[in-house]
Amino acid sequence: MNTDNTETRCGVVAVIGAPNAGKSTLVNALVGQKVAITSPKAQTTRARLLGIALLERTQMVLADTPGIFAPKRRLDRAMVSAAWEGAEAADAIMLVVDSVKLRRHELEPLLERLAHRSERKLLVLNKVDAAKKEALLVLAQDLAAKGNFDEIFFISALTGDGVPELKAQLAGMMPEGPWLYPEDQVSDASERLLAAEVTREQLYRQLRDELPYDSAVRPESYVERPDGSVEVRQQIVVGRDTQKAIVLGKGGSRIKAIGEAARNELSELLGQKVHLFLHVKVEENWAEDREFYEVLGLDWVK
Ligand SMILES: Nc1nc2c(ncn2[C@@H]2O[C@H](COP(=O)(O)OP(=O)(O)OP(=O)(O)O)[C@@H](O)[C@H]2O)c(=O)[nH]1
Repeated sequence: MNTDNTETRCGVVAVIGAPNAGKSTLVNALVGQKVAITSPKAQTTRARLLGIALLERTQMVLADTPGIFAPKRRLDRAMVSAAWEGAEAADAIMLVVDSVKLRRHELEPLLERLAHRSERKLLVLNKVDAAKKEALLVLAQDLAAKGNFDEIFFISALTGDGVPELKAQLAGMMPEGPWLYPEDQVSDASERLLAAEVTREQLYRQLRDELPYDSAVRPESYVERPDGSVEVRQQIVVGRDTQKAIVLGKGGSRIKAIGEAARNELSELLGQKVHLFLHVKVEENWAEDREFYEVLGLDWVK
């Protein structure tokens, strides 16, 4: 914890944007290590994870909100509501935009809602590594005219280009006050939840389009063993038997590969040896199951 007498700053930054804009990648880049999962498939961020970034005497609590899009299913509505809740108590709101694939129909409503917010607002044009310069300038002008932003940044969350400048600017926007979290804490997600996120990321990575969205990872137990290793048990929940077969693969080969990759990654993240046990469970209407929302860190929305 910060103990000397120099003035500290601390504040909350809400990170919003259309699905796949690169919010999680940016949060990880600002924090300096992996706290939120990323994937090429849209809408992977379900639980609301916080990243905590430090710059000298300033602590920035980043609300990594789920991608905001037009909600249909109950689960989706809960995600959207969690995203706006993240923006409720913020000292700054950061709108992250994919400057290559704009997703205008998802961006426009965000711009409209943002126009009525009184917080400091930053427009962050991401993925500049893959965008054309001339197009970027036109885009920036177009969005700036609509959003009344305090600052505009051109960055690549992937390469890190522009991220230090953005971080310094954000730090300057945070109010004076004591830090909310200890210096070594980078996320408020419990390790149990982080472990489930890591498995879910592997599930998406390895099965891509074979597996529909109605699958999830439910943490069952997380136990530290006396030898310093950790035993993690999780359920992979799917909606149908056919999906279970996909997750298992021939002779269990798929789930073995998923488990190995997740275990290696988790063990690196935690700096501990990990024993990971996965079970696949078929639950027809899991997406309507209230208890599940609580496990995912989401509120139940009717
Ligand atoms: N080329 C390029 N790709 C990027 C950049 N930032 C993120 N990506 C990629 O964009 C994809 C989506 O990134 P995420 O960070 O998961 O996006 P997100 O906004 O958190 O997505 P949701 O969880 O759907 O809300 C991933 O494949 C990233 O590797 C960037 O600066 N440049």
